[in-house]
Amino acid sequence: MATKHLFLLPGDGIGPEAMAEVKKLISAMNEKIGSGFVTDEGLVGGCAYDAHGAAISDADMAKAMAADAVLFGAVGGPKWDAVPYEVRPEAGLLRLRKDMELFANLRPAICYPALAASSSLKQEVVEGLDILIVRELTGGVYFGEPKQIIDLGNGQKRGIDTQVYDTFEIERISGVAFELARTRKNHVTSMEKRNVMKSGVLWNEVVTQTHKARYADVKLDHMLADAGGMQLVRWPKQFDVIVTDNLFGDMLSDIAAMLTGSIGMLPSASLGAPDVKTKKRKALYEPVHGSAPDIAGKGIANPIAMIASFAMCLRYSFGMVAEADKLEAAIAAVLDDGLRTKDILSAGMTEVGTVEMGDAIIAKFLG
Ligand SMILES: NC(=O)c1ccc[n+]([C@@H]2O[C@H](COP(=O)([O-])OP(=O)(O)OC[C@H]3O[C@@H](n4cnc5c(N)ncnc54)[C@H](O)[C@@H]3O)[C@@H](O)[C@H]2O)c1
Ligand SMILES: CC(C)[C@H](C(=O)O)[C@@H](O)C(=O)O
Ligand SMILES: [Mg+2]
Repeated sequence: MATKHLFLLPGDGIGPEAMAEVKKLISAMNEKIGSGFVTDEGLVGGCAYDAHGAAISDADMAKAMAADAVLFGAVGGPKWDAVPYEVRPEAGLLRLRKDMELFANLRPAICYPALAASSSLKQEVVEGLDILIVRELTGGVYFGEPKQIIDLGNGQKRGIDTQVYDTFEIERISGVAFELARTRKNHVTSMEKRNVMKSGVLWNEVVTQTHKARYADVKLDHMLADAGGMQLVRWPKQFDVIVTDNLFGDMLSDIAAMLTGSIGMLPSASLGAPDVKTKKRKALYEPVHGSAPDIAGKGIANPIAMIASFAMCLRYSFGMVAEADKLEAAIAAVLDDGLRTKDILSAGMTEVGTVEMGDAIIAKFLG
């Protein structure tokens, strides 16, 4: 099998704990089924700041750009609360997304049957849930200029962030959403706030035009993003694919995470455009959760979001669809066996730590 270059960025807090389980899985796949993964590892976030004074070094950025895929853990934590804004841990992740042009962030929210009773919502609301949030990841208020704090000179300051979207950005992200919908239930819901934002008016217009021109076979609905948040907890099964901007996507995916039982369950893939010649996409895979400083170092973090992010990597970067399916099935099987990390624990189930959960999934996957 051809060599597959993975660049690992475990990051801070529970990032390295969750990544350790994926590293074991990668070694096992190389050993048992000759998967041909070659890994290299770098620093991102607070640990990179401690080592280099930057949230990611230029050398590690170059490695990320050259890899077939990047696996990312999590960044941030109270230790770095006071570092300058430009080099805060989160800046490393934002640089990776922007410089690698990872404009399409796929955040699936699936409620595994075994967890239907452990969501904070009623079982009938989440049972069988399978939705996909497609979040625009390189534009909007995250990157728009100006972005600054101005001293007004009268004892007041003004904080400014700018929401900006150009036609091509909305066209390409809605294209991704429509294409993916065709492989699912053929239904896209676009969320913006056209009632208060000019960028929302343009978003709505461009999604509508893209639909009419290229994807008229897909069912398209529009929803105001605040109402979308409400509908996600009222009756999430009305959705198939949700396409939305960077900030709304960030918030709506955290809401969706709780439908699955825990934020420790939600994986994601951040993809660039296919290269014209090689057709290969730059890609980074990361759990939706953060560095969870409150539980870091305790060995209790749920590694499933990280492991499921690796399953997305197998599927989208290496076309290893059978292996991805098998890994997702292994996660479901371990949950069916009653194994639970603390965040998804319910009565009668067996509590396990990060390492035991990882081991059990790997054993099922290889078994
Ligand atoms: N992609 C990323 O690296 C990323 C994403 C979100 C937040 N962050 C950063 O992480 C830091 C903490 O942010 P936060 O507390 O708002 O969000 P968080 O996701 O780190 O934690 C929120 C809550 O969920 C729990 N949790 C998260 N992941 C879990 C897991 N795998 N297993 C069990 N419980 C889990 C945490 O213990 C915490 O109670 C901040 O610095 C933030 O900027 C980073
Ligand atoms: C850590 C932060 C920059 C990031 C974001 O806001 O995009 C995170 O919340 C996420 O959801 O990936
Ligand atoms: Mg977030």
